[in-house]
Amino acid sequence: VNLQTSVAGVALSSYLMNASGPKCTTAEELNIIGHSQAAAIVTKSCTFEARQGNPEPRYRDLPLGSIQSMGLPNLGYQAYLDMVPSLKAMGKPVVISISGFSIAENRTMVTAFQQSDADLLEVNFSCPNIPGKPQIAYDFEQTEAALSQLCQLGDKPIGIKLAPYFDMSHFESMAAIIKRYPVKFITCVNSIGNTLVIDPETESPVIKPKGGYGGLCGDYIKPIGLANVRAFRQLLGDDMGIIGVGGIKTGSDAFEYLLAGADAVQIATCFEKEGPSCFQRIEQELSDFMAKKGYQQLSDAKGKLKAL
Ligand SMILES: O=C(O)c1[nH]c(=O)[nH]c(=O)c1Cl
Repeated sequence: VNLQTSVAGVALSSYLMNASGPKCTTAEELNIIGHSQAAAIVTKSCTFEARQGNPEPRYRDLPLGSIQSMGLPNLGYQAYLDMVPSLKAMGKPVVISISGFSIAENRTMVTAFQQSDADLLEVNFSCPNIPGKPQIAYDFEQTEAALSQLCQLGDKPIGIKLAPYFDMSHFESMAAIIKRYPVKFITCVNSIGNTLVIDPETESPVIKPKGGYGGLCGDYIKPIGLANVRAFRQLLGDDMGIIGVGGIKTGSDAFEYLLAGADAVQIATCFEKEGPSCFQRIEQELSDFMAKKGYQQLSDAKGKLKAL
């Protein structure tokens, strides 16, 4: 089955890529992604200065996913700016994730990457793990203020990484804001923020930062990712790039996101646990799954979730 697709006019050789977050912080890690079957290279969200991140333990594997409060550990945006040529040399699109602590920082970083050879800029509005920093995506005024400053800084497509929403009115409010700015794609969803996993033996949380509150990832959040992709596809129409993420670890998971309307998908927790072979495996499973149903290309099923 032909799994070629595009997001905001950038052609992708297949439907799957890594998600910003796991195993995409260093040049070595990004090199592994570049040499895998992943259709693009997506970098760890970068900040103005390099960061160590939150105190450990800050990541814990769970039976159906993980909980983490990494705290944006990264090399600083200049390091990723310097890496772009070597990442591009691997022959696939480069997606830079940007997560500034202010509109001014985001403006500086977006402007810098607009002048680089990067292909897509994914501005992260939804990191839940910085103590004292609310998620931009849950503050509609802040979201609007940020978009008014970040979308016209160059001709490279700007996308936003959104937190999961859980209320129809929030989908509608966000869609109305997004429609007012030249946002070319959205990535749904980031982890479910501020969840709590308790170890009854130690009678304590399983991660240290923020008293144990962290982002929930993996199988647990697939129904939320699907709902967000579906809602924004219906509200924003077919021209908006939509990247689905959340709990994809098999070809049929990826197919579910296709039915919900995703143009492409990102893999985080499964990549963290399985490694780069997951891209080829899931891609093959998706192709086989679609072939069995008689589909020949992604558009045969995209957004075609049937009503019961
Ligand atoms: O703690 C993190 O680094 C982190 N963790 C997440 O679950 N989502 C994010 O966007 C980020 Cl930036």
